Amino acid sequence: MTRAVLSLGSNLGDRFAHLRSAVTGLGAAVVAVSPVYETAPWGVTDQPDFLNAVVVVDDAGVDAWGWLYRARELEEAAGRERTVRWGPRTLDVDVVTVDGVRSEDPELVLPHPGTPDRASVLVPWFDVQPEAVLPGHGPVRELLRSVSRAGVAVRSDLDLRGAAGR
Ligand SMILES: Nc1ncnc2c1ncn2[C@@H]1O[C@H](COP(=O)(O)OP(=O)(O)OP(=O)(O)O)[C@@H](O)[C@H]1O
Ligand SMILES: Nc1nc2c(c(=O)[nH]1)N=C(CO)CN2
Repeated sequence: MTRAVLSLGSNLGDRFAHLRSAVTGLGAAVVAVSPVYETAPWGVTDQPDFLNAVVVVDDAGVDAWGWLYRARELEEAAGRERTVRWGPRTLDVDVVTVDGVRSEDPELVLPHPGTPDRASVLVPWFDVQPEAVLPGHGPVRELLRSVSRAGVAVRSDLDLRGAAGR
């Protein structure tokens, strides 16, 4: 079994539909789906707000690279074009962790290097796995103490759980 934590983000088009399409596409691999958050953009700040969520998945037949390929397929299905780094996108699926796997290959860095600084990942991840540990960095609970939650607001009107395959 490999268990992965995936971060979903969208700030173009029907943002919620894009997140929902990712959860539906992950199908029976979905173990847990976080609440949806409206988040102010980091990186390139002159772009629309994002919707972000975190999904925990497991599948005995999918290794770390397999999760990256699944992520890319989901992005492509949502019509994502790779343009500006940290720029707007219909759907971004990042592989945050896969079990305790560490990788420094630029095509697949694990854990995802942005994670410790991103409230848009840590906040929803903590919601679904309050005891989670980011390999090499420590408990998510602790990491959350050093990031600002400004601009991160739960969207309780949006619920992705119904999109999961089980
Ligand atoms: N853990 C990972 N998850 C997803 N993509 C990764 C990961 N590690 C490396 N990459 C690589 O990052 C490249 C760029 O990805 P992407 O365009 O989504 O970056 P970004 O979303 O703008 O920035 P960031 O990765 O900091 O969120 C991809 O080609 C992908 O192979
Ligand atoms: N709040 C927020 N900001 C971002 C996000 C994201 O998912 N959420 N993704 C980006 C692309 O890498 C750039 N900036």
